Amino acid sequence: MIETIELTKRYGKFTALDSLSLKIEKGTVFGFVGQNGAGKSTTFSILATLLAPTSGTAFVNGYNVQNEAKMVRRQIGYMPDFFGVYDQLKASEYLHFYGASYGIPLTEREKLIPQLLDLVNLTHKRDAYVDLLSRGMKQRLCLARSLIHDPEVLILDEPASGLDPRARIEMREILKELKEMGKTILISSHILPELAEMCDRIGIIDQGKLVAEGGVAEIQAQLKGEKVITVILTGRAENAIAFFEDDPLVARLQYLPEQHAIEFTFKGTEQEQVELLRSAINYGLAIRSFAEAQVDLEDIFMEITKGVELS
Ligand SMILES: Nc1ncnc2c1ncn2[C@@H]1O[C@H](COP(=O)(O)OP(=O)(O)OP(=O)(O)O)[C@@H](O)[C@H]1O
Repeated sequence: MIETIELTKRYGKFTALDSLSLKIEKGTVFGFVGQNGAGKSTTFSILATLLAPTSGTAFVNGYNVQNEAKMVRRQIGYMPDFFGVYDQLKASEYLHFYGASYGIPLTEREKLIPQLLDLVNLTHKRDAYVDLLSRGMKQRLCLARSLIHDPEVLILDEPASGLDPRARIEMREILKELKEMGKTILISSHILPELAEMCDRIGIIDQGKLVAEGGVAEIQAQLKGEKVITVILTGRAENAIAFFEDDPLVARLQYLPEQHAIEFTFKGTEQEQVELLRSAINYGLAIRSFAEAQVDLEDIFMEITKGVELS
């Protein structure tokens, strides 16, 4: 389980991370999405105990990232966005090197490393020099490296960046296997649809702030252009609720008693929205206001999903 409470990081006067509060339950694959510079790597570096927050706290499996860094490191496997590889080593030697640095004895490593290479589909590259591997293979080797001490939590900073579609699919399959093993996975990307395919929940970060968080379906519904419409009534609510609920383009209708209003998502076009209002009035409903709620996230979503078809 990962929890951040009002996590803040300032570089001089610049706030890179602004009061981030987030709870990720065990076994969840959580996607962290944001444009370049949104604060994703900063968050991950703090969780990986490599960077101290300016204020706020974070916990990994109940251990505080600042006071209990050693315990946190045991819980996590971290794959940074930029990683150095040791060119003069073969793939299996590379994993031995990291295994040894975690204090794993040779006999154990000899059993473990073939399993890890198998998991990341690199068995056939066991004796290949790391610098001769393709980018996708290097990424997978780094993933194997981050798994060497069998961590419960994986923190993967843009693991699919720079990969071709095929390599991305391979990465996705590996992540699926890791999820099945019960790992909690925190993964970042600046491409939302790419994450939507492999995550249970998504958090969207913009200029250091968490601007949306929810299940993939919830977030995608917003992306697919569903609008939220608020209707303020003067007459009886029951009639209006029944009328709007009957419309097939209306979903998730809610009555807001304080405002004597109803709110719902609407999947129709602008023209269909005009028709809805017209027929509501013809039906005799007393409507004081019929308005589309402001969706602040839209611009951010547009930017994040730029040029990418949503499924
Ligand atoms: N050491 C530093 N000193 C000053 N500013 C920094 C430092 N590290 C990061 N920043 C700034 O903090 C902001 C957040 O950076 P961060 O690397 O967390 O973003 P990101 O969401 O991971 O972006 P990317 O997708 O490009 O990796 C950026 O504006 C960045 O320029």
